[in-house]
Amino acid sequence: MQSLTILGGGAWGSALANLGGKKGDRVNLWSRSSSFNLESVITGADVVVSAVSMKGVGATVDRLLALELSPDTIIVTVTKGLDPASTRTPSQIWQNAFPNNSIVVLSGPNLSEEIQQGLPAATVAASLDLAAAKQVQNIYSSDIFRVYVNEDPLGTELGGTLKNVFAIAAGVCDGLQLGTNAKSALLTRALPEMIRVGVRLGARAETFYGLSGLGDLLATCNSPLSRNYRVGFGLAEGKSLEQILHELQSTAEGVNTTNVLIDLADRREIEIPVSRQVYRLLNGEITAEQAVLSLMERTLKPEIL
Ligand SMILES: NC(=O)c1ccc[n+]([C@@H]2O[C@H](COP(=O)([O-])OP(=O)(O)OC[C@H]3O[C@@H](n4cnc5c(N)ncnc54)[C@H](OP(=O)(O)O)[C@@H]3O)[C@@H](O)[C@H]2O)c1
Ligand SMILES: O=P(O)(O)OC[C@H](O)CO
Repeated sequence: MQSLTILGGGAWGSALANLGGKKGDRVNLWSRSSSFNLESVITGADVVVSAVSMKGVGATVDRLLALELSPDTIIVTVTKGLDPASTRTPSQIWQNAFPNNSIVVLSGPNLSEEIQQGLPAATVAASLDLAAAKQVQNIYSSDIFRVYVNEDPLGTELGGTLKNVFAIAAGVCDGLQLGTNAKSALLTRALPEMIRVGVRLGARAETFYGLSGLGDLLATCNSPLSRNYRVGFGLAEGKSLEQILHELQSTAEGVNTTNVLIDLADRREIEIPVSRQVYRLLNGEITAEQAVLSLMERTLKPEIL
């Protein structure tokens, strides 16, 4: 029996706590409002899963740094976001803070509401330490959750993070009722945009064709269960971003990710035309219709994949 501690009792943390308990492992779910203290559930944990949203990663890292976390504890991060100050990914932040611990990224097409209903899903446990990834694979694999492993944590993490920008665009596409052809074009062009960014940041291109890239792109861009999709849909309906986020009452990481991505792409001169229109829309510079028109009127070019 293994001891598993989940940090963050939001939608995904709660689902991961349920999934983690399927094999009889000891599972502790901790959040800021927990009555028990963090130290009691960190001590002796084989695996600690960080399921907080991007804005909580820094504070959670600091909390753990103040405690004695064993170097044998595997840290799993499931956050799909980018840090606005440093543009780093959550796994990079965790690895920097805990250089002696194995860091595993768990990411894939995993809409928490479907998983909470017991519907089947698959995901990827990725780490530079393959043994640690396999340990997480064994803990989480069940008859409703199939876990693959790979050794590209950055690519795995960036797939799940960047697809949120395109989920906003997909919500716009559906909200404006642009049709199946437009949606297909959007998703197909999104993938090379994700790969272009990922490869420049050091990820492997092929990772983006897997569950954590294309898989999560398809799931999130086609489901009203996705909060990022709902942001785009609401914008197409003419709602303000403030109103949409208020109604959502939950995390839509794509909003922050888009802003950080533009900052990063500007500094590194990476071409990200779809993301740029999402940025302009989120920041009130253009309407949803103008965003679509801008993409259609771009300079004609070969289809570069
Ligand atoms: N929901 C999904 O389907 C899903 C699937 C895969 C990955 N993810 C990713 O998982 C992450 C969490 O998503 P979620 O759906 O669970 O979001 P959520 O329901 O909105 O919950 C957010 C979580 O982050 C915690 N948090 C926020 N600010 C914090 C801070 N300053 N310090 C400590 N904790 C803080 C919250 O703690 P409190 O409860 O104490 O406020 C809560 O546990 C996101 O990056 C998301 O992209 C989500
Ligand atoms: O609700 P979203 O848009 O944060 O998407 C949830 C997951 O990332 C889907 O894999």
